[in-house]
Amino acid sequence: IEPLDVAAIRDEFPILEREFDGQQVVYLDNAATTQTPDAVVDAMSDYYRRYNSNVHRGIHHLSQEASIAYEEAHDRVADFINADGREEIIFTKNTTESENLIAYSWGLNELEPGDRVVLTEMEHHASLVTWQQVAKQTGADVEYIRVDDDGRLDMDHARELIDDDAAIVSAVHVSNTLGTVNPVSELADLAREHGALSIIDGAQAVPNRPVDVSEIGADFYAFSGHKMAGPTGIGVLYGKQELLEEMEPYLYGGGMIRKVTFDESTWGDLPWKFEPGTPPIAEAVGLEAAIDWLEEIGMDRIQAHEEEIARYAYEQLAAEGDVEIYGPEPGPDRGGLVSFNVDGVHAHDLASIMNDHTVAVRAGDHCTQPLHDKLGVPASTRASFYVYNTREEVDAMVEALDDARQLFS
Ligand SMILES: Cc1ncc(COP(=O)(O)O)c(CNc2co[nH]c2=O)c1O
Repeated sequence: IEPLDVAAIRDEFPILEREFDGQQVVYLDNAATTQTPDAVVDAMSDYYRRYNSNVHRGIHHLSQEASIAYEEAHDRVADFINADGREEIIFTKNTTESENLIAYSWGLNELEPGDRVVLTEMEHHASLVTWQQVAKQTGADVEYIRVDDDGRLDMDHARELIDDDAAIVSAVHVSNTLGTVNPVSELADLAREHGALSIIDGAQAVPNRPVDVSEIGADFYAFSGHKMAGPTGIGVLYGKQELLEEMEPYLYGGGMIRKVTFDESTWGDLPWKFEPGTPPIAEAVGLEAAIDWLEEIGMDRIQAHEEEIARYAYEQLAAEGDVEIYGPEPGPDRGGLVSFNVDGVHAHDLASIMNDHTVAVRAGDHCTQPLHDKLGVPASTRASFYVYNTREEVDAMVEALDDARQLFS
């Protein structure tokens, strides 16, 4: 696979030129959010400057242009993840809202006492807390597929939990804490075999590798624009059309209706049934521009670059001798991030020292508190990579470790 021209890519991100205390920023917090290339910013500015209007096909040129752009952004997303069409693509605010849409529209209506909600121990709070609360409200039980010491899912345990009592299987595609790449097709197959719904949280996968939802076969797949070089304020819920047709909306208003009388209302076609009110129009334009930008580079090349940088970071950190790294060894089972702790140094102190060196990493629980409890640590430091990161930036991170040791350990 042809390596990325990282220098040329970096030229499209002015933010990467920023300096603090005379040091150029080293941005290694991409699992929290990625930076936004000029092409995306320009596309959104162009929208606001030239064809800003409300959608749903108002009777004037600007509304027609905005409506077409908004609707066709759904087509572009469907094409990007190989969904059947725009009817299977719902724009939400983010991955969290996508998970909540399924919970409110399907979970609260369909789950019954005794049903089993199968999650994994590495779930992000966006799915873990959501399904935990839905289970409480419906009397369903939550069970968690165990994570092994090497950060992989215990698939024997998965096969044990996903039986005919399982109603839902919700799993993260790539863990935003461990970097683990989960066997989502296998999980979707297991769910289907036992009549359970499958939901995949793809927030750390769609930006970073080729994703084909038809090949994965899950019923739902969720991700966010801001983690894939796109804008904040827009997320995607992919759902199989036959399921979405059956589901009742849980947010009501204009744009999602077909007919309204004083006595009752009927709902519009997919995906509009789940998109009430004025939608994130500029964000949809930005998301489409981000997809164009990513595909211009190539998702397989992006995956290869991230895996190479993550491998390098893993090896440099492991060589330090006092660093505990969480998750699988570098390779096909690890995405483009490394979470770790340095003996005797709290993650927050480490991140603070990193910041003194203008290295931006994330310290905390990464919205996976139960997983950190299981790991036996209150927090971890996470370096997460994207298309514009380099080995030299990993070196800058590793060099900052000595300051932290001298100060804190
Ligand atoms: C795997 C995963 N699932 C869900 C979410 C939620 O996405 P949102 O709804 O767009 O916020 C995130 C965001 N992860 C992180 C956001 O900040 N630090 C993170 O690790 C994530 O990494």
